[in-house]
Amino acid sequence: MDRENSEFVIPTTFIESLESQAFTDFLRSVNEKKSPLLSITLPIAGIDPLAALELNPDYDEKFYWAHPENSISISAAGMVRELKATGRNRFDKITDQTVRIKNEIQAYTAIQHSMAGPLFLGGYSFADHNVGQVWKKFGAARFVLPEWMLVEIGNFHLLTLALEKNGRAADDIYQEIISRITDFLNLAGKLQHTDHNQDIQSNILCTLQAPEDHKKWVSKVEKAKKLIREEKFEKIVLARSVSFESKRELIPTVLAHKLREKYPACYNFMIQRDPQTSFIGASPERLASFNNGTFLTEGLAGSISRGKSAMEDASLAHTLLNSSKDREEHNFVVQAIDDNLKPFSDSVEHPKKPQIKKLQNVQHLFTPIRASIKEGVEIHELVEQLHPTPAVGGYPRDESVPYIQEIEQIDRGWYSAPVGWFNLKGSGEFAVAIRSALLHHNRAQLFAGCGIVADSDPEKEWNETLLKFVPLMDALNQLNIAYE
Ligand SMILES: C=C(O[C@@H]1C=C(C(=O)O)C=C[C@H]1O)C(=O)O
Repeated sequence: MDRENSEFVIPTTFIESLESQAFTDFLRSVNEKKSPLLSITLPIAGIDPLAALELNPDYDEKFYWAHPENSISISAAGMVRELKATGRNRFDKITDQTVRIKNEIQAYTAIQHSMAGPLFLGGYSFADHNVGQVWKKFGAARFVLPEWMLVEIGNFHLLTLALEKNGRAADDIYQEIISRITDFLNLAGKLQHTDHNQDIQSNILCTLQAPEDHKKWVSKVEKAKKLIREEKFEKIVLARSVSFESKRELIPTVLAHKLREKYPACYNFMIQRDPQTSFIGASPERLASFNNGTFLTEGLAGSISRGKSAMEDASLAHTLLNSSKDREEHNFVVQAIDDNLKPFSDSVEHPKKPQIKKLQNVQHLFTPIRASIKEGVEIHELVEQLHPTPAVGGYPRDESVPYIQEIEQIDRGWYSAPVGWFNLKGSGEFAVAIRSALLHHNRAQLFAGCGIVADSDPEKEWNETLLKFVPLMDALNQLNIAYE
């Protein structure tokens, strides 16, 4: 995303923006236009978007998105409008609803910036329908236009408010805007009175994993390998889940804070549906970044542990780069992305050989991919083309993916699906929701999967899932250790 203007914004700019002729003219036009919604974007003095969420506890819907290394974070709360769809055409339905809602919003942005203006936050489920009892709350495609949203890009902070006109006079609307902005300005003051010894202990009790889970896993991998030998498909990604219980309700923002500290190179996300139900994760995998016709995605598949010394770490990376099994697993992903993007692109570019992406817990084979997209192609169309890539689905897609549910026997819900945001100018960013957990009351259900190819070893794949549980397990455990 662009990082324009960052140095030039001073905290008083928002007051100047409110007193500006442009804003006065905008307010005057409010009653002339039929659109029922207003969106106002102003630069605002800096506050950590995640802290702003914690300081605003009284919302059902909350959203957090942060990629610390890319210097972007977004928090949002409340719901003014919701875009929802289910079924095979869910991606097109979201595009259609976006076109419609565009005509309902009259937007004012005090500053020209690619992140100014309303954003829609949410994502898709892995499958076309979402059936599980808790997952159902998230739907098969769901994006929210929030009441307020804070975007932090470098040192630059934007506040976007969405409000209903409800046939009110400009004066009335102006009063509401001022009072809502004042609430935000007061947040920094509230921080000074925050209790530093907050009791956020979670007391994780146990995993609900049974010993026979390992046996079941081995037989699932063997089943997949048999299907590969029978040439039904060449690769399939199998996932498993473990659940943890805590003595108390889990606090998603506390987990999000732990994750972003440890995984600054990841997309840290939190989608809270109601105070008892959230989906959270720290994903290393970009599915889509789309801005001005440039589309960025990546192949990320093939995994190995981190070394305890520099030498061991480098040696493991070397082993991974030279493993024909992992290179095969990885190439399926790059090949599929290439094939699926080509019809929509003027060019698709990527290095011929994979590189290594190192995370705290694991290292992966990684190929960055850049495409120049043809005029008129929508971001959801591209997400639909890519999802699921063989990094979380299988290869060939149509032959392998139908077997996933049958073999796995778990409800993936939004795990390994696209989560992120998009705006009304055609830009957006989506991660693949891996290294993630569904939080419901005092229970966390963690997910992890790995690609199975002809010569996969079930034991090694089991250990790989253990590595992939680490981010969420650590975040849950740290709560325990830090406050016990
Ligand atoms: C499926 C997951 O990860 C994916 C599978 C990988 C693999 O099989 O090596 C590596 C990265 C991810 O694309 C997961 O973390 O749950």
